[in-house]
Amino acid sequence: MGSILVFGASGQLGQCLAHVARERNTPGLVFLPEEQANILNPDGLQALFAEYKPSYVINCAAYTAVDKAEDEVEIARKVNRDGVENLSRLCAEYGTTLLHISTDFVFAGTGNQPLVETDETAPISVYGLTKLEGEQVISEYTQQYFILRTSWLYSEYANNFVKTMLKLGRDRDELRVIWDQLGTPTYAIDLAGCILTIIETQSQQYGIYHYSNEGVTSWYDFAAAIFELSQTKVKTTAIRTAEYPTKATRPAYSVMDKTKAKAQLGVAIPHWRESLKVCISRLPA
Ligand SMILES: NC(=O)C1=CN([C@@H]2O[C@H](COP(=O)(O)OP(=O)(O)OC[C@H]3O[C@@H](n4cnc5c(N)ncnc54)[C@H](OP(=O)(O)O)[C@@H]3O)[C@@H](O)[C@H]2O)C=CC1
Ligand SMILES: Cc1cn([C@H]2C[C@H](O)[C@@H](COP(=O)(O)OP(=O)(O)O[C@H]3O[C@@H](C)C(=O)[C@@H](O)[C@H]3O)O2)c(=O)[nH]c1=O
Repeated sequence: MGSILVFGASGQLGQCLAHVARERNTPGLVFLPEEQANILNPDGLQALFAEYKPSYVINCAAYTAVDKAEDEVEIARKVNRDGVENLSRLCAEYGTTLLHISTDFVFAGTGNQPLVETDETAPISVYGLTKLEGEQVISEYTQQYFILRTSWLYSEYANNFVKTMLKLGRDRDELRVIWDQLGTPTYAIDLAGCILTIIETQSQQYGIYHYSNEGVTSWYDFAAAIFELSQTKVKTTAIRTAEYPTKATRPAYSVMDKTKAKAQLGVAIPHWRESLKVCISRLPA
């Protein structure tokens, strides 16, 4: 097998991929942070593809600032759509399989049943819309892709909800957290494992997949579990979305059904609480 190029390598998922690849001794991964490989620079990308002729590209690069995206539509669209187009075009030219990550925010979140891959998308934020545009542009160029839609990513790396809660829990006497947005947290280490499994098994079951941890929770219950497992004492109050105004609207219900990933990719998926335990045990006390 040839090289595996990882774009956006210094982000949360990029660092988790490096962690899991080290653990599994997976050969061939080339980690490319933004300074070395900007997905908005077609000439730079062309040179990388010509040098490595990669078997796989893993695209971890994205614009992920959900609220800021409401004011920065153009830059969000450039990274989340145009950058993905640049990668897709080259993947088609070089016969490279593209592994791309998308989000539960492509859905409106107005339902109350776990979402399957074929459910109607209807993003309600700029971030969600530009991520959907990124999904759509891939299939204009290649059929040799895996799009993994995931949700509520956290890990010991980079910034995420778990690390924010632990910091706020130390700094404040009381926290107010939304309990009427339901979804499933995903330990980015588990997602990285799923991505490497697709490569190691040389799966050709191309298409869109949902991948989060198992179970359902609210941000409030997630925060409560973070504090319980880390033995952080802080008063936590459950509030409604309307009581926590944000620039971007988030889906009220974005639980994803993982039946397809389990059946076609052969991955076992831990419950969110089990994975949270692992992450907390790896974070400094
Ligand atoms: N975080 C979450 O909760 C969720 C994330 N996702 C998706 O998962 C994927 C990984 O997310 P995550 O690792 O958490 O995100 P991060 O924001 O931690 O990482 C994204 C990385 O992409 C880099 N980047 C931005 N623009 C470019 C560019 N033009 N060229 C190359 N690199 C660039 C960023 O660099 P810099 O920081 O320097 O700009 C950053 O290192 C993304 O596709 C995201 O949409 C899906 C669901 C939930
Ligand atoms: C910090 C904080 C957040 N919240 C709420 C706001 C929001 O609804 C929810 C999560 O807030 P955050 O800003 O941490 O996370 P957010 O940026 O909304 O997370 C999303 O990121 C993108 C990239 C995705 O793709 C999504 O799957 C999802 O993970 O928690 C509180 O209620 N109280 C608080 O003190």
